[in-house]
Amino acid sequence: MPAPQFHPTPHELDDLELIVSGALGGPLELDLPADVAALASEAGAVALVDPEGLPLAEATWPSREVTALARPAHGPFRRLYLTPDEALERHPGGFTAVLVGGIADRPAVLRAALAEHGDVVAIPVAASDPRLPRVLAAYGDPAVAPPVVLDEPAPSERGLVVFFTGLSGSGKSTLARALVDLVLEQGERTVTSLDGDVVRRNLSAGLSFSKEDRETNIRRIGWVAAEIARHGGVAVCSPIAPFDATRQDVRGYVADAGGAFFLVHVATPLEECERRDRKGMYAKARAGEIPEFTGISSPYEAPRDADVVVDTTGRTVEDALGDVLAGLRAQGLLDLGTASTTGPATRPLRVLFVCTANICRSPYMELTARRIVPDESDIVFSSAGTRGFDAAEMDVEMASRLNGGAAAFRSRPLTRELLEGADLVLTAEASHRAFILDEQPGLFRKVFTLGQAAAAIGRLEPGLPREELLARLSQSRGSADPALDVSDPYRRGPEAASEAAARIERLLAVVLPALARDQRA
Ligand SMILES: Nc1ncnc2c1ncn2[C@@H]1O[C@H](COP(=O)(O)OS(=O)(=O)O)[C@@H](OP(=O)(O)O)[C@H]1O
Ligand SMILES: Nc1ncnc2c1ncn2[C@@H]1O[C@H](COP(=O)(O)OP(=O)(O)O)[C@@H](O)[C@H]1O
Repeated sequence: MPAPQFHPTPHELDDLELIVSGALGGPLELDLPADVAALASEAGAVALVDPEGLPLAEATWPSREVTALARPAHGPFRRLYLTPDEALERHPGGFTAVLVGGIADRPAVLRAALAEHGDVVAIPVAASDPRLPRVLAAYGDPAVAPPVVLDEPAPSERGLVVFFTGLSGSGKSTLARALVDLVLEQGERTVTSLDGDVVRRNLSAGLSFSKEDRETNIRRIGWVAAEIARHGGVAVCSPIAPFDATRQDVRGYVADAGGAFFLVHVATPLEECERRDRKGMYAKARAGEIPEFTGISSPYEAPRDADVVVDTTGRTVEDALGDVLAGLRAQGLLDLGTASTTGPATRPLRVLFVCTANICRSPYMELTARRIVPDESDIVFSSAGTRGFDAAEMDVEMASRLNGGAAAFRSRPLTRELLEGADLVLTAEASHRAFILDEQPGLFRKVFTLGQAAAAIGRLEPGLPREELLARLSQSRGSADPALDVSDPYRRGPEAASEAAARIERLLAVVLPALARDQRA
């Protein structure tokens, strides 16, 4: 029964080296996975091999007494790793010990030490290790080099893995490709795409969609991504990656390589992915023609550790990508500048208010709305009247209920161009809406009475992104209830004016926060 092979962790390898060199006594602290431990018990020993597979030692099992087979031969500055005997023999006049245990970038620390001291010996023990006095005693209590504080790499030099996970058709590849394009356009980082589909055609060719093969697939992607991060590159991965444990493994690989891991859950619901069904695969999966299809007959474990969660339903690619870019920027990992805010998706929303003469209600709406959302890069407001005069002043009664702005206001008649240039048209009465739709029935998706819009928005869950809110609003259209109208206060005295003003303010208080971008959840 041959001893099973085991690859110790870097820390276990350090301990092994200290024991073999005589700096520490045995036994070796070693954790074996249950299956290897069982084999080791049967064989009475375990073979400890280096990362390349070279057997370094054999440890009796379970007593963990070590017999050396070979000394570690590779690694930068290997020549500085001396046993106590070698160190005393080579440096009879004394030497400087550099404690490299627990140090991620050993070459950098040793390079710095060599620049300071000529006679360096590397000892694989951590400065914080309680066994340190014993180890140093074995080396004859040498001078110990003070710890070197290495500069953190600038964020722009630190490797980065952006990992998109989500159902098939959720939008992973589309968002990943858009992100890669932005990085290429900026030209400051190298970037590598590891798309689920593409990887399965090369790196993972031949793998199935069983749980095991999916795990293998994701670990391969993670391994390559971590190597890219090790060299300061950006890797953008977009497999389904349905299992939490495998995603955690990838996070670990990237951390070990000194990179940052940024997880994006593309949380588009199954219904929407299935509705898109770009490749007809959901239909086949439902028909039982594709076994183990994620979301249908194979599980998807939603991450709880995502840095960004983005549902692409009803949103443009630019807009959804904006969430990812904002997250990357907020964590200081990647700043792609304003690239995302210059696209057409983020131009301001144009809202047009309409009443009859454009002197009472719609100007009141326009000027009040501007007070509630003053940011013109967010929403631009205007107004017009179905029978509006050109350049009349605002009604005095209504104007007196505003805090300024009315003096400069001039009325204008509603035109086809004004309607077409608006993203959303909000009218005072159902009759105004009917007037517009009689002329231009094609505009039914964006013309509502203010009361109708407020009622519809009140029925939606709060915090919807603007695009989705508008999409849902256009679906909830129907005839506008005249009971929700803001009736005309013109020449009906101060009470009617106050009532109209109050009603407009109440309705705008429902509609505008839901439309404003910075109100988004
Ligand atoms: N059984 C089954 N389940 C899920 N997906 C399937 C399956 N069979 C084929 N496909 C197609 O393969 C793409 C997903 O591959 P991934 O490598 O990303 O999947 S995984 O991460 O290994 O789970 C995925 O492509 P995308 O739509 O680009 O995600 C599917 O179209
Ligand atoms: N905001 C959005 N972001 C990403 N994709 C979107 C968005 N809106 C619609 N889509 C569409 O959804 C589909 C997503 O497909 P794909 O990116 O290949 O998904 P996956 O890689 O997750 O399988 C594409 O047809 C894409 O055009």
